[in-house]
This record gives sequence, C-alpha cells and structure tokens, in this order.
Amino acid sequence: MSFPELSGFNILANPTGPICNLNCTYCYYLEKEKIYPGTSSFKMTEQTLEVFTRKYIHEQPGPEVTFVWQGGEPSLLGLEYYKKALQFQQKYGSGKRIHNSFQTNGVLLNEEWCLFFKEHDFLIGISIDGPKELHDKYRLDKGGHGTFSKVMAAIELLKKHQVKFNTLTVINNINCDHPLEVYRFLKQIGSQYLQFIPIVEQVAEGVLPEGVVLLSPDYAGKTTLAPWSVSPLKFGKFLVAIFNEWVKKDVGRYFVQIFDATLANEAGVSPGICVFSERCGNALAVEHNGDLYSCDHYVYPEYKLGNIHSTSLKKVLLSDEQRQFGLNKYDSLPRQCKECDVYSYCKGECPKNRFLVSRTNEGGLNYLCEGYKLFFRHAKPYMKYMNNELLHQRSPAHVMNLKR
Ligand SMILES: C[S@@+](CC[C@H](N)C(=O)[O-])C[C@H]1O[C@@H](n2cnc3c(N)ncnc32)[C@H](O)[C@@H]1O
Ligand code: SF4
Ligand code: SF4
Ligand code: SF4
Repeated sequence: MSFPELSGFNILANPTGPICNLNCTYCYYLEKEKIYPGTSSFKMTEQTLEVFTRKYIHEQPGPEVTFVWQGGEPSLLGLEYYKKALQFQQKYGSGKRIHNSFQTNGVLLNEEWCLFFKEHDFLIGISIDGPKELHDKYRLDKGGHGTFSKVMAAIELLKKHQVKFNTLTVINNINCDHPLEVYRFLKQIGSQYLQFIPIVEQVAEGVLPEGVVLLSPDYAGKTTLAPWSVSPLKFGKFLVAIFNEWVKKDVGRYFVQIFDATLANEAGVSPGICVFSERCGNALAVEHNGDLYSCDHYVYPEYKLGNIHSTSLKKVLLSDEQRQFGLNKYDSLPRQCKECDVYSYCKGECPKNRFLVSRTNEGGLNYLCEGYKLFFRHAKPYMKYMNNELLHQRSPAHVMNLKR
C-alpha cells in the first residue's frame, strides 16, 4: 500500500498530515511537518473531509472508489473520525462501490477498532519489518523503545476478528541480510499478502536552512545516502532468496507483491502497482488541509498542485504539470533502461530513486538497478513458465513441480 495501486485514479489521504505516535528512524513522512510551519493542528477538518469525499467519489470515472488512509498515523484520529468518514461516503456514494484501506503501525489497534474494520470490510496494511530484533532496530516509539510486541498484539487481534490485512516490510540496511528469516516470520504470523519496499533515501550534506534533512528528488546540491538505505545488490539478493523459496513451495498460497507484478508484466496485463508500470501520475496525495500533491512520495512544495477546496480533481490530474509528471516516468529514462533485457518487468522503477549516471553517461538511472537486474533475470524463466501455464488455462502453481 505504500506505492499507489492503479485503477481509475487514486488519492492517498493523510488526514493527520505527518503526525505520528512513533518515531521510526527511517520515516520519510515525519519531517513533512516543516512544509507547514506554524500549524497547530494537522487534523483534516470535517469540512475538508466532506469536500474530499464528495469530489473523490463524484469525479471517479469508474464504478469503484478506494479510500486509502495513511499519514502519519491515521489511527490517531480515533474511531469516531472514520465513522464520520463512512457517513460522508454513504451520503455521496452515488451507487458506487466504495472500499477502504488503512495503513497503520498497529500500536493503537484494539477490539473496538477491529470490530469496526470487520464490520466495514476495511483492508488493513500493517507495518512490520521482521522478527523482534529486526523490527525494533528502526521502528521505535517516541521514547526510543521498540514497538514489536504492540504490533504483534495488533496482528493477533486482526486475525481474531478475521480482518483482512497485508504486511508492509521496508527493506533497509539491516534486515536485507536476513531474507529467509523475514519471509518465514511473515508467513508464520499469518500474513498471506506481503509487500517489500526498499528504503532509498538521500540526505543533504549538512542540514538545510529549513531544518529539512530528506531531499526532494530534484535537489541539485551535494547528497549522501541515508545510512538505513538498502544496498542495490543486497536488495536483489534479498528478493532472489525469497523468490527461490516461494517458487518451490508457496505459489498460490502466499502473495508477494513484486512477484505478482512481475508475472502480470510477463502476461502483458497491468502490474497493479505504479513503480512497475510504464507511466504513473494517477495517484495523488491529499494533506490535512486539502493540499494536493503529485504523489505520496513527492510531497514537496514544488510538487503541490492545488487545494481540494478550490479545484476539481480532474483539473489537477489533467493539468500539464501532472500529465508531464506521469509521462516522465518513461520519457526521462536513460537509453540503458529503454534497451534493458528486463525493462518489461522493471520499467525503471520509481523516478524518486533515479539518481545514478548510466553506462551511456546519462543521468536518471535507478539507484537499485543492479539489484533489480539480478532479481528480474533470475525470475524470468519461472515467470515465462507460469505465464505459459496461464495461457493454457493451467495453474501457475505447476512451476513448483519443475526440476531444478
Ligand atoms: C509513512 S507510513 C504511514 C502509515 C503508518 N504510520 C505506518 O507506519 O504504517 C507508510 C509506510 O511507509 C513506510 N516507510 C517509512 N519510511 C520509509 C522510507 N524512508 N522509505 C520507504 N518506506 C518508508 C513505513 O514503514 C510504512 O509501511
Ligand atoms: S509509524 Fe509510520 S508514520 Fe509513524 S514514524 Fe513510523 S513509518 Fe513514520
Ligand atoms: S513517482 Fe510514480 S512510480 Fe514513484 S511512487 Fe509516485 S506514482 Fe509511483
Ligand atoms: S534493471 Fe536497471 S537498466 Fe534495466 S530497466 Fe531497471 S533500472 Fe533500467
């Protein structure tokens, strides 16, 4: 859920802005507070929530609308807030099918939340970075204490109430060395839908005047990698190790987002995730005050497109600026990517991570290139096999019988 899914257009809502009850070392969102100096409340008001709900539903071209609640920590607003959100969804529903996804650190979830999620069929994304020693490395509370036991309690509650959930695991400089430990742990705690998100963050050399540390992808000054970023090769090896276990034992039982996206790209259908699509730009982010940004990973002043109170969403999505943002995903690729043997899977991944110089001496090569090349080349024959099974109306799970 960290990367927007693609269908019609999506808006990822940050109704608490960057406010959170935790202080994860690697978090890219916490410092967004500095974009709004002097703000005393980062809570999206009911008035803004209502305008957002109305426009998001009415302007959606298709019959389905998905609300994705993120932040910051969305549970900080309390249950009543989401009861109100559902009332607005009902009021403006216009016969459309409405879904809700909720991305959380889990710490505040209790019986009441879970009953609510179950009743209203929410899909929960829960952040967990592996077993205790790995999770507690970076996912800390404000006092610097690990949050593992609280997250595990939340997962137990979600299971008890049969709430649908997936896990979101960021791959950093530490847990990247423990692929099977992480994978087996996630399976063991009952996660069937797994997402692995690489951490790639650039830091200014020296703190910028506004006190900002994490950089806009366009920053032209000197940068260094944040120490918690994953190395490209280690990320590739991490994926290969998990893939090898999955392709022998787990196809059809566990769903790993990047594996599914790769198979979809092999089959020539939508990968369902922006980073592995040719174009992007149809997933905006809305902040607490209604400000709209090009994407959740581009909440920087230079990517602000307008405010929900004063513009239509279509106008923003069709603006030259946003259309160009989406087209750039392909257009700004170096030749090395356009001619790459695994381009059809990788698509140059996210533009935010493209800050290397390519073999052809052009800028814009993805920092993770080496890792993706390793993984996609390794997965390719299996993907071809699975796709062939699908084409013949057989189960891709037959790949598990292949002699290796
Ligand atoms: C910003 S959090 C907001 C929702 C909620 N507080 C949570 O932690 O799930 C959304 C997701 O982004 C991930 N994340 C945080 N910092 C990141 C970074 N620098 N790079 C990639 N993902 C990151 C988190 O681990 C989490 O899974
Ligand atoms: S819980 Fe989520 S928003 Fe809060 S600090 Fe951690 S990653 Fe960031
Ligand atoms: S910039 Fe594009 S590819 Fe990257 S996260 Fe945003 S929408 Fe997805
Ligand atoms: S693997 Fe590397 S060269 Fe190939 S498309 Fe991805 S980033 Fe570009």
